[in-house]
Amino acid sequence: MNCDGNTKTSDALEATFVGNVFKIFDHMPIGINFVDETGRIVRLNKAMLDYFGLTHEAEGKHISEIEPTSRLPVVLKTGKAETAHRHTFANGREAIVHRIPVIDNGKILGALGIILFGDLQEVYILAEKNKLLRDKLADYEQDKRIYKTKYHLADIIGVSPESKACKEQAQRIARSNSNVLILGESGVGKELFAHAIHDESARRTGPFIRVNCAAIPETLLESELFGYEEGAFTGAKKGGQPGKFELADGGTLFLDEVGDMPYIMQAKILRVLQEREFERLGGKTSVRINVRVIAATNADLEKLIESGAFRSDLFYRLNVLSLKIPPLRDRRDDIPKLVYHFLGVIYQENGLYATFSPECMTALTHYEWPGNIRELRNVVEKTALEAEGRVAQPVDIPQYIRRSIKIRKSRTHEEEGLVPLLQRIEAEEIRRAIELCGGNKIRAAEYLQIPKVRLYRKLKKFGIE
Ligand SMILES: Nc1ncnc2c1ncn2[C@@H]1O[C@H](COP(=O)(O)OP(=O)(O)OP(=O)(O)O)[C@@H](O)[C@H]1O
Repeated sequence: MNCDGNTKTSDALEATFVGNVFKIFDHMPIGINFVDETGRIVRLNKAMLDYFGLTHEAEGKHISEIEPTSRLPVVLKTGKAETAHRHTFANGREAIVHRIPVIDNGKILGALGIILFGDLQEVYILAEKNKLLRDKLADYEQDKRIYKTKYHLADIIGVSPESKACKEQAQRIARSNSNVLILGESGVGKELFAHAIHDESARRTGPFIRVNCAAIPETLLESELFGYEEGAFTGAKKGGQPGKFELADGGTLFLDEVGDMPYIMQAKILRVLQEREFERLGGKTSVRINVRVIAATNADLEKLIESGAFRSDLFYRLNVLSLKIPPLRDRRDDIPKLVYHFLGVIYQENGLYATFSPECMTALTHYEWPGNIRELRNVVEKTALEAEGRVAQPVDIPQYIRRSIKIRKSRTHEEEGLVPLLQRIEAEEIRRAIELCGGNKIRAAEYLQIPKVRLYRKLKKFGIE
């Protein structure tokens, strides 16, 4: 009796539980159909009734009576779930469905039919939306990579008073919003400073767009800078294209090699700097922008103005703030620090490890560096390669540099006589080699490519200490 009574209670509880689950089914936005182990429909939720235009009267009937294409009878036999299958119903509608057997203790109790997407079109739309989002994200990531600064002020190596002054000046410039002109020889680090100024400024979260005015053909420069509308010229992209000024909106436009800007384009740039607006090529409406311009050049703009190649009004517009970066030969204290920095970079990039002897470093500080820091990096790399894991010596430095370190007063044999002239040159070379090698005679002999004993003999002969 007790036992029977308990069973009844638990059956009643189960029925309540199942009833509640069915109620939950009714609130779900996907069609759900539950059949028992014989294929008889136990429950159709509201979404399923709506999908097929049925009423609860269909419950109790065999699934194949209601939907002849149903594979639930198959799933009841195999006990294997079929998930995310494409299915065409008798009414011609295509859907993505799940067919899930309900198994307890190895016994098949029934099966669930679930319509995941009632219309295949929905899936295509969703996939398309997903693709659009992914493309947008990829574009955004790429833009972020392209349009952000690569260098920060801390990346600029410089311990000399001249370099420190430049960095302080760059920080002051960054606090203002005016246009900037950066001057200096080729390879002194003008672009590095342009990045750093943007990065230190209030515009740092905006784009940093670089245009190399010397690298873009004159015919393309206008569309590159100002963009164009669809149909502006043959080959113009559908929908048009924004120019660099538009891309830099809210940020900084870096006009590198501005001295090479064609004269006709200078007037157009001047107008944008004055009006803060322009029209795209083939466009009729004005585009308003908020851009800070940083320009840089290694040309002597004042000379270009004199010769009529550069507009003075543009020069004054750009030169509101200016930064002059001294050549490397005027800040030789930076050389050892830069050499160590580049040795580190070269090791990271190529796994090439090298150290430089003090003599080698001294030799490098004696050179004039017409190509400045770009040339220095190149020479450090060549020297490190030449030394091949040894401590690099002056002899490993490229020959063109070793040669040009010579400072020799040129006199002729007519003035001096051939033998004294040759002896003087020889003595000067030996002195220079010893100086370059920090007084180390063995290294100086190696540098001069003569045996050690021969060097000692010559030192005695010329009275060199
Ligand atoms: N102070 C520095 N610290 C570290 N690297 C530097 C420094 N200055 C310049 N460089 C490096 O030297 C190279 C040349 O620098 P950058 O391109 O900024 O010079 P530039 O003056 O703009 O040259 P150009 O006039 O030819 O355009 C770059 O590889 C840059 O990273």
